Amino acid sequence: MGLQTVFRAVIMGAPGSGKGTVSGRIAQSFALKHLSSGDMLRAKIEAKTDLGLLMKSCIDQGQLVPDDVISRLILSSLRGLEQTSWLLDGFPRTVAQAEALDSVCDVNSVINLDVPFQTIRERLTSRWVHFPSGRVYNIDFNPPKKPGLDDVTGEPLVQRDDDSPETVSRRLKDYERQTQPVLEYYRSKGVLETFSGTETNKIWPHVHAFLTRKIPGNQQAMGKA
Ligand SMILES: Nc1nc2c(ncn2[C@@H]2O[C@H](COP(=O)(O)OP(=O)(O)O)[C@@H](O)[C@H]2O)c(=O)[nH]1
Ligand SMILES: Nc1ncnc2c1ncn2[C@@H]1O[C@H](COP(=O)(O)OP(=O)(O)O)[C@@H](O)[C@H]1O
Repeated sequence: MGLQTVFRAVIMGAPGSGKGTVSGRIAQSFALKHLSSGDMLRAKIEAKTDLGLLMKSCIDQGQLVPDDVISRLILSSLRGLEQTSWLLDGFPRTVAQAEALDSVCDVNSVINLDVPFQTIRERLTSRWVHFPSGRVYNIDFNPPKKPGLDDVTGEPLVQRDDDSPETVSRRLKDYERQTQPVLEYYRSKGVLETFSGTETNKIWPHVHAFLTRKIPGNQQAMGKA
């Protein structure tokens, strides 16, 4: 094995645990390309591709899209990134997906955000998003400068159809059943690192310190927590 120069990470956690928020901070502080499965799927829907429209009903109901569909989408977006350090957000969510990812590359670290479900329920009902960019706001935590409008473009923010309380309950159940086994999968490979808490601002410095240690020196920007 030669010297490791690229760093491949996965960020995991229940829906609403703060993956998108923490990924944004990681991408700002370190030279990693952020790839979000949810953002990729919503872009396909927005573009009204056949695949997107087929997926929309799954997503709106809070169901996972089929493993083969999402795996193909993600693996194809990783093609050409063999020399690039990346952070995958929202994939893999099932053991089958983790195996598909393993068939093309080794994951160096898995960051697991462990946040109580009650905290998550409260957060998701006040989540507002700017779909074109993937920017995420929260009425309590990081409100937009002008109510209802994206800070950068001034375009309107919307709530996701799948952030209704009933759909959130379903997504959390699916998470326990389908995604928690993926944590075991990575734990057994010795790459899982869990960060527990109820506030992103308290979790973030620990994630930052961890990545500062893990990422090969030449990949790291002069980021600060
Ligand atoms: N109240 C509160 N909201 C947070 C915190 N961290 C993230 N959020 C908000 O919670 C929601 C879910 O976070 P997000 O990063 O989208 O989670 P993901 O679904 O795991 O990608 C968003 O509206 C965030 O702005 C926090 O520490 N406190
Ligand atoms: N890896 C995946 N496997 C199956 N479905 C996925 C995957 N990633 C995203 N999805 C679909 O997209 C929806 C939104 O995903 P995402 O934006 O990551 O939301 P969150 O982390 O808030 O649940 C999921 O509820 C699911 O329907």
